[in-house]
Amino acid sequence: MLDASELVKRFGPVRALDGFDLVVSAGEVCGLVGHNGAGKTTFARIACGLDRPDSGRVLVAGAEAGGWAAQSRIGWAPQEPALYPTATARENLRLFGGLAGLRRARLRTEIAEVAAAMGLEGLLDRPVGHLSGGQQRRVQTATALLHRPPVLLLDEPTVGADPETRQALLAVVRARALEGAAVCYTTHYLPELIELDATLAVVSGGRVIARGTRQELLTGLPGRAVLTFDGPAPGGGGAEALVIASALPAEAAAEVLATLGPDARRLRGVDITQPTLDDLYRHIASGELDRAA
Ligand SMILES: Nc1ncnc2c1ncn2[C@@H]1O[C@H](COP(=O)(O)OP(=O)(O)OP(=O)(O)O)[C@@H](O)[C@H]1O
Repeated sequence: MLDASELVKRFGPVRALDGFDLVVSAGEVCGLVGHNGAGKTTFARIACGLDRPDSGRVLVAGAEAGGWAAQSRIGWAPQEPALYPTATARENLRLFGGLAGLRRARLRTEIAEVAAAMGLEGLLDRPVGHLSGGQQRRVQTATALLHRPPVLLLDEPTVGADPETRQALLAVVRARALEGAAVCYTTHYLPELIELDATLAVVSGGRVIARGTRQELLTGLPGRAVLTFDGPAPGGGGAEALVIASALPAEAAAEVLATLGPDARRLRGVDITQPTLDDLYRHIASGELDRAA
């Protein structure tokens, strides 16, 4: 659905992309992660047709990036809001929807649906320049979703979002993937990708250096679940806490909880420590991950 191959992009002496390959399938959420300056935004700009690569190509639902067909098949929410500040949120959505080819009743319906899904209803008639940073970001994300494109590129859409908004946004992303969209989701926050059931693509030095499922890439990372009990923990050798070391600690804890039986009544707390993206980068840098892209 989204297919980038051998992308190279230089800015003077900087090789922002240096042999960047990435395929994201229909229905997949791919977490695009990497340090600042790794090349994620440069890739997104090329996929959206805002920049041209020096070499290589991107196909967006079969169409060459940069052309009109590709542009109508992709929705991009950049990091920095790019909206008209004096126009209202609704006017911005009408404009972006119109540019994507939506008209009249369909445009109204899509604006109403996306506004409801993202909790924007109360903000629609306020000038975007009067909205908070988090609210503006939400409007920006809505512009990417409006025309239901088969490919979505979302660049850190939850930055500045309150917990409720964050949950709403993740729900919309999940729903769009279930409907068949290929979603490329940039974040510096690993738990979000776990919630989205995303695959991972780790970008470094302008290329994808590791690509796979969470299971493939996270195995071996430090994470833990601590289950505390009233009295001795089952199988805990007399201690009141059962400590499970796992790269996917929530899943590991759920497995143990399902086997507790009557001991479940003595459970007092579950504390999950998820591995971070920094743990993943260190893991890759140390060469422990043998599955490279
Ligand atoms: N227009 C430009 N002119 C010069 N250098 C640029 C330009 N755009 C990007 N770069 C450089 O290309 C490299 C990749 O930048 P890019 O913005 O793609 O990284 P990123 O992974 O999106 O980073 P972040 O996580 O900070 O958003 C960086 O070294 C950056 O300084």
